[in-house]
Amino acid sequence: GVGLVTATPEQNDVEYLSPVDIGGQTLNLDFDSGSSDLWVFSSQLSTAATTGHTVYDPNKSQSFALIQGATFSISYGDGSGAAGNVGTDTVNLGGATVTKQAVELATAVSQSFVEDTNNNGLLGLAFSKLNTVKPAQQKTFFDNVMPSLAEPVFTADLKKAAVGSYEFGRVDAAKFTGAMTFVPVNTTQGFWQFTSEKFAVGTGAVQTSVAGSQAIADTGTTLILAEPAVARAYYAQVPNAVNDAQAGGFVFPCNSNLPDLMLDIGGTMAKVSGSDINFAQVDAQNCFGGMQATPANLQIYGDIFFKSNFVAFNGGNSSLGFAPH
Ligand SMILES: CN(C)c1ccc(C(=O)NN)cc1
Repeated sequence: GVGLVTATPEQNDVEYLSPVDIGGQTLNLDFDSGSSDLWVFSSQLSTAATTGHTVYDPNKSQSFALIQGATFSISYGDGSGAAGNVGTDTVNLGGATVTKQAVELATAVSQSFVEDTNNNGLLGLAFSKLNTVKPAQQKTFFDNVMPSLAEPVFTADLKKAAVGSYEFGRVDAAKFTGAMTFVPVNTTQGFWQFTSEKFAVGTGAVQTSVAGSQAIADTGTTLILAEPAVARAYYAQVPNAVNDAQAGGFVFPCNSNLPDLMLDIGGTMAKVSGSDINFAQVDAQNCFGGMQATPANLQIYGDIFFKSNFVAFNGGNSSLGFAPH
């Protein structure tokens, strides 16, 4: 259908990349429901920064127009970031097209982006109020394309070590099982944010971590970053699991039989498969948990959550739908 693109995982499902046509040039971008800038590796970057990357060259696009004096500068939760100038061009993903989409051209990127050679930039899908362009804030691709869509939605169908998809304009019932639950989203901070205060470990009792605790649905974050109480209670059920500062969080024997994790999304429990919480090997015996404790007071449900749950983002009524897949 119109607006359907593949989502291909990198090694260890660290991030998912999708092909986007910008002014006739195809770049693989990281679709990020946790931020609101569409920025690309550009021909203005140093050779050191662009080696191994596909870059967007505005001079090779007939439809590019500079926005005089506009700049962007973005930093992410993991300390990475990018900055540069801004123009508009035609952006087409899987047939869904915006003719004058703000495209932010990086003139500087942090080392983690330089090293991530499969990544040619990010396509932000959070709310436009988080966009960093100055002096005039710009709209996200989703905001711009929404009026032309059959339904004001996009969906994320991310898979463990397999190609999934993002789709704009419809919720494909063939992509999930059972009923889809929709919950209202609190857009105050500009995220796809909802209350998530309850959890259960395996078939254990449902308990409250922190009354009123909030979480965001963030396709641009690899792991689930949950309340410390959730992480502690979960790994207490995993023999020989330890919180290893050197590894950067909870690790456990790779052959552990991991329990499922139940998290509430606006009051309805969603399941994260225990097998998805075995994220990556860190040494001969041990593996790193796909769910870790967040230091902040906002939980981040990243790609590990999406591997068990098909998610629909409804920009028409600011709601989030989820269902097992
Ligand atoms: C370094 N890279 C590829 C990143 C990509 C996305 C993010 C992020 O926090 N998105 N919500 C951080 C870093």
